Amino acid sequence: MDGPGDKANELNHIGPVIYFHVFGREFVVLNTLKAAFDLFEKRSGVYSTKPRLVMAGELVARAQTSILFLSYGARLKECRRLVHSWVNKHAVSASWPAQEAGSYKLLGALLDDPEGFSEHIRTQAGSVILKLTYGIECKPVNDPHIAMAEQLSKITAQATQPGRWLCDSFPSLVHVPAWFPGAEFRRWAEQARKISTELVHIPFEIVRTSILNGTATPSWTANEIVDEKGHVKSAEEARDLITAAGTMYSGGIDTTVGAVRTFFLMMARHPEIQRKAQAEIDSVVGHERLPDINDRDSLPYISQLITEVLRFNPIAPIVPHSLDEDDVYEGHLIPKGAWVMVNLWAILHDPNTYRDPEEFRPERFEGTKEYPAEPDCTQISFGFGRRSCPGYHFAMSTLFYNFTHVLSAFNIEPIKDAEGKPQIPPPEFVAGHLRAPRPFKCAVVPRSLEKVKLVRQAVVAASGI
Ligand code: HEM
Repeated sequence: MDGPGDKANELNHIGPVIYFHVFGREFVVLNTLKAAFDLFEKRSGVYSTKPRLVMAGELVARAQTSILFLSYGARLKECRRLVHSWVNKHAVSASWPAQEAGSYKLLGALLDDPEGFSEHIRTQAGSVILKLTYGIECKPVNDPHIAMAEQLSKITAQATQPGRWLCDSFPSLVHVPAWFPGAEFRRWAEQARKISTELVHIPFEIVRTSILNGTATPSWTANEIVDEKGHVKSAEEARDLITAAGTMYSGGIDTTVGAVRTFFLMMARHPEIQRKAQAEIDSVVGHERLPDINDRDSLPYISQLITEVLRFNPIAPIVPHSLDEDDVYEGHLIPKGAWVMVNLWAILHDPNTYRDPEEFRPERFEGTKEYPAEPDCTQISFGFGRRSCPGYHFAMSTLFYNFTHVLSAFNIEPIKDAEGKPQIPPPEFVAGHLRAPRPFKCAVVPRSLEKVKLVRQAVVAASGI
């Protein structure tokens, strides 16, 4: 299997915390939940900033365009306050109708073009976030805003690649002019910076213009863009709003897409788990309607399925924080500015915590007479302390809608070869700053004609939302 997995297993043998110095930087890897909690939760006052990333943060301007890269301080707090006001535990219920409609549209797209399932997942995740954040209606295919988010995601993966950029080890190189021989990195960064900046400014300007024209539709940005005196804020005045909204856009799509694609992969590989989840939905919801958010508490196996997807494939396998002052942990000095990384992959695949961690088994969270339930890892999949993911409630309801709707209406099956033999997709992942399934094929087949009708009705109902 690709990714940090094998490395993580090696690291587990080395110890709970490892320290090393490479690329001119200090690194500390936390391989256990205890170490992660001791530092990121109990000492969150110290460990809530982010490591300095010269290429990604400074040259590509991600430290101005995304909360994820912001140092701890007043700006971060204001951006997090904005995001929290949109998607906290209570506020998130206002997003449910849009999330539900987006999930219905996903079902419709799966019905019309099942082979394109992977793209439909991205289109729907992106459309819902763009609609709520900016009031933008995305095109059902080839939407330029969604394409831009994908492009920025690739750039971010390249810009954060450890050891790739000399300027991360020797920050003084940033002063080399872009035209200087050997300064290709500066030219690459200039292009990347343009995309990173446009991604957050273009949709903001669309909202601003629509407010000035009186054509704006409600959105998180539209609600914040007018100040107390009724003036529409300029880009300078709305700096934190631009960053907060831009992070929803750039950070909320790929993470959700990675989890939903993992779900499709696991369903194609595990028909018995799929049948069990469908049986639970059928017994609670019946066949006359699609599941809704009020069914959530009555579907415990679905909750376990979501948790197992997040455990089996941690979307953010490594969670980096940093510190603004020296600290000592278990006798070791952790210097100011070090990269301190929770190895979430190792924690969630630790055989001492999760029996047969390489098996996909939602039942592990249930507990039986023979085996106690294994620890629920939903929360920690979203990070730690003061930097934990503010999109948690939003992401969890998206996953609930997508998983239950798809299971209610479709069977996800391996495709068959020319002789009719099932081609079970392998559990292969590509890991960068995010971890996602390698492209794979599966068949998405409606469960019955009644379900087809139900989906068509749901798509019509969703068209006005
Ligand atoms: C399955 C879906 C998701 C997973 C697994 C996930 C996971 C994470 C993780 C691990 C972090 C880093 C936390 C840390 O540094 O301790 C993070 C940060 C963040 N996430 Fe998510 N996330 C998901 C979806 C979303 C969504 C849908 C949104 C927005 C709508 C979102 C917004 C953010 C933001 C703004 C941050 C930066 C927080 C900060 O640096 O202070 N995430 N996420």
